[in-house]
Amino acid sequence: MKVLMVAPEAYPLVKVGGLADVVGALPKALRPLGVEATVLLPWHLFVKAQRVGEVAYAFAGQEERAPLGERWEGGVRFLLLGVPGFERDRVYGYPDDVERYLRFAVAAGRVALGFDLVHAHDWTAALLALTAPVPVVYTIHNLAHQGLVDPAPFFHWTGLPWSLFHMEALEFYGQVNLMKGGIVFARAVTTVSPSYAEEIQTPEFGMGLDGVLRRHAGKLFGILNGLDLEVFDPAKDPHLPAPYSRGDVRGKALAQKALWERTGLKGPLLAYVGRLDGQKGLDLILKAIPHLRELGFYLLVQGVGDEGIAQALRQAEEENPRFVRFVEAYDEALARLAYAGADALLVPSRFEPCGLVQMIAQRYGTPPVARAVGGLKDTVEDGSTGVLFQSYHPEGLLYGVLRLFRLGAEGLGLRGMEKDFSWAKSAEAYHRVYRLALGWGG
Ligand SMILES: Nc1ncnc2c1ncn2[C@@H]1O[C@H](COP(=O)(O)OP(=O)(O)O[C@H]2O[C@H](CO)[C@@H](O)[C@H](O)[C@H]2O)[C@@H](O)[C@H]1O
Repeated sequence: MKVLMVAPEAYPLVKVGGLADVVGALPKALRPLGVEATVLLPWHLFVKAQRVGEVAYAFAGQEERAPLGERWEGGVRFLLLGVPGFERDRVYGYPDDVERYLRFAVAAGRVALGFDLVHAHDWTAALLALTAPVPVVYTIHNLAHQGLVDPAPFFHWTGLPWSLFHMEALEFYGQVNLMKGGIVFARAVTTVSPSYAEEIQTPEFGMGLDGVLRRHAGKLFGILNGLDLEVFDPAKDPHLPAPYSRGDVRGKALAQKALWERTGLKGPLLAYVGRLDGQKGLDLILKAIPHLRELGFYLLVQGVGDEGIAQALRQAEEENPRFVRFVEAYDEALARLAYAGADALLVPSRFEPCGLVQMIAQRYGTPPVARAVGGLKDTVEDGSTGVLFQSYHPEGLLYGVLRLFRLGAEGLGLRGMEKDFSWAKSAEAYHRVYRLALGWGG
């Protein structure tokens, strides 16, 4: 089975967050099942690849051509599509994002010829559910980003008929909603944890699309993300001062020391690693700081993203110079040191489709204190490998932290290291969904 995975980011070529980890790892996990998956990404200037051809497509009524690049990484074939709009530094965050990614998706439809199936990831690739020449499986990684665009430019750019502009198709409160198109038109829809698959069918988590999701529930599947165990392995991680494993955790103490030196903090150290986004519950962390400090905790926050959140974190560091460190950087090495060297990882998300950081931390022997939502609920064993708290309130988080240390953070961390976060089972589930979408039975 030949699958074209279309996504905006994939590790190790382009990474902003967890989507990249998933798109980078899933092709490797599918290979033993006889699925040959190629990953198609926009060709950002910073990605080096070999030019292997050209793709012709129509956009806004004009014939255009884009160079096609190829690169192999870890046995996975990556194709890079050089449509205009990607010769910039950042991956997202430009006013013309919708236009750039629509052009990418239109051209991607041409690349899909010759594959059995397209697996499209998130709103940036959702258009393929309508335009790909082969069946499409669509994965929702985060319902918070839906890709909204005015109908006039949308139908002009894509050449699709206006007859699609109605409530059961693309229309969403007067605009075109690309995520909705993905859900309605894909043969099968998946999301990244069983709990999130349930939650998004409710008004609380459905972000306006819960009704659509309920109508299409028959083709909606929740498949838990895995971890690339080769990439995230404390026994082989080049970013750590010394390797360690469950049988010999001496290297973990060295990672702790290195983390303290690097940040100027001490233990007990609580860490947050991830994008700065309203989704992630950083407001709870900020409000809890005075209490955490009183209780003798140190806090490291590492991440980039929303300027308002960054500002508040800068201020918190200024007010608590000895207790709070805010590292505003995308830094793989420091992130690994935090997963290994912190006493606990905080994941107080408002909602969380799956979440990888809590899995990585457990694999590195650091217990998470996480909110009981979405994939966090599915991957943290409350009271055994970490702590889950319910209430979206600073007190909920504080209570979780205190409970973790009462239970014994170290012991829970060790138990977390035993958990199986491999992709094997989930890859099988994707394989079943692919076969279903293709009508291959079974
Ligand atoms: N400043 C920084 N420095 C270094 N590394 C950093 C970093 N900021 C983030 N990362 C890395 O980015 C990844 C974050 O992945 P998550 O899945 O936890 O969240 P994200 O919200 O990005 O993903 C979305 O998509 C994924 C994939 O489906 C879902 O799991 C998740 O719930 C959904 O919100 C981790 O590998 C983390 O180490």
